[in-house]
Amino acid sequence: MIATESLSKRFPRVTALDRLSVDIAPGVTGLVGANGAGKSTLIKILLGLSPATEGRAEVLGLDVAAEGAAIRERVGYMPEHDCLPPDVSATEFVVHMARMSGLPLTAARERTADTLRHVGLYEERYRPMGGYSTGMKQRVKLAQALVHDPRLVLLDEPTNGLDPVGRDEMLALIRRVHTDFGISVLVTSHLLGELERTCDHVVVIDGGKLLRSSATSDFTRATGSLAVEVTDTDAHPDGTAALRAALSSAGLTVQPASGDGRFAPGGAGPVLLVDVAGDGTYDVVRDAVAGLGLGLVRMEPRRHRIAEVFRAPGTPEHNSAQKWGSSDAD
Ligand SMILES: Nc1ncnc2c1ncn2[C@@H]1O[C@H](COP(=O)(O)OP(=O)(O)OP(=O)(O)O)[C@@H](O)[C@H]1O
Repeated sequence: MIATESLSKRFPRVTALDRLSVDIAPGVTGLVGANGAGKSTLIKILLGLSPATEGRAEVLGLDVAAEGAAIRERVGYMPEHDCLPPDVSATEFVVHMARMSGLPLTAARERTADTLRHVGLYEERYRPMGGYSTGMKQRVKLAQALVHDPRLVLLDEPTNGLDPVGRDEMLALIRRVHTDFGISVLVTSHLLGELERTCDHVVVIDGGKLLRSSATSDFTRATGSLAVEVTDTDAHPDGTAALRAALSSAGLTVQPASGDGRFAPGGAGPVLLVDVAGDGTYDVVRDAVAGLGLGLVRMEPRRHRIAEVFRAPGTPEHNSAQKWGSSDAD
């Protein structure tokens, strides 16, 4: 879908992209990097809107330097910043964008209605956009990127400004763009963790350089421990502590973890991490839970989180992860 070769972009005071070579296959790909890493610059070059200083890039087999217009016919773009005219309605705006992409009026109206419904805008689509919430504006920006039925969409920070619920809804919507319509997606974020449920592949850049490009499953491989969560009972008001004691006396190694299954050395969260010593470990846990009369909420192989890969001290990933901030790591 996208291939760059030693792509550089230098501004007078800063190198925004530094010899970036990366191949991006069809599917949903996350482009992750701290603020200023070069994500928006890369998107503008891929759309043929900004020339590279050096190197080359292709989108859908088209050269960005020579075939920008053809790329923009086939690719949808959702810009990062608020760019919607406040006085027009979502319907008027998206019809206009569809017409600009070359659709006849009737087709533009039909596609607009379908696309706005798909992104979850209904009656409010007839109201001026100046009164929309951030979430509604992000949906309109997504709709205008999809309305001409592109093969690929480039989404620049689509979750910016959204609360956690709005963020999850937007990420689910992005996933559906691919599963429902077969459109490939390149989505940027400065939050490492948020893309792991949405993307098949993650490309991480830092200071304009490629840090890592891997399948999401490579980042989130199984860890060799089980995450176990149980309910409390009258007999065992702290069911987790009771189970921990029982598993330790059965010879298993148990660590406390925080609620989302991540290891938290100092914490005594509701999730226990049990080292898997073999298939028998599952039986020991099951028998211990049953023996104590607790309810088993979950018992599942624990997987790495993307952010953890970047927290391992001494790795280049760790050094760059310092810029990501703690909200993302949680
Ligand atoms: N037109 C420009 N002139 C000068 N410097 C620029 C220009 N555009 C971007 N830069 C610089 O290039 C670097 C990369 O910017 P870019 O916008 O691509 O980053 P980003 O990863 O998208 O981050 P953000 O999400 O904060 O925009 C930054 O240091 C930025 O200040």
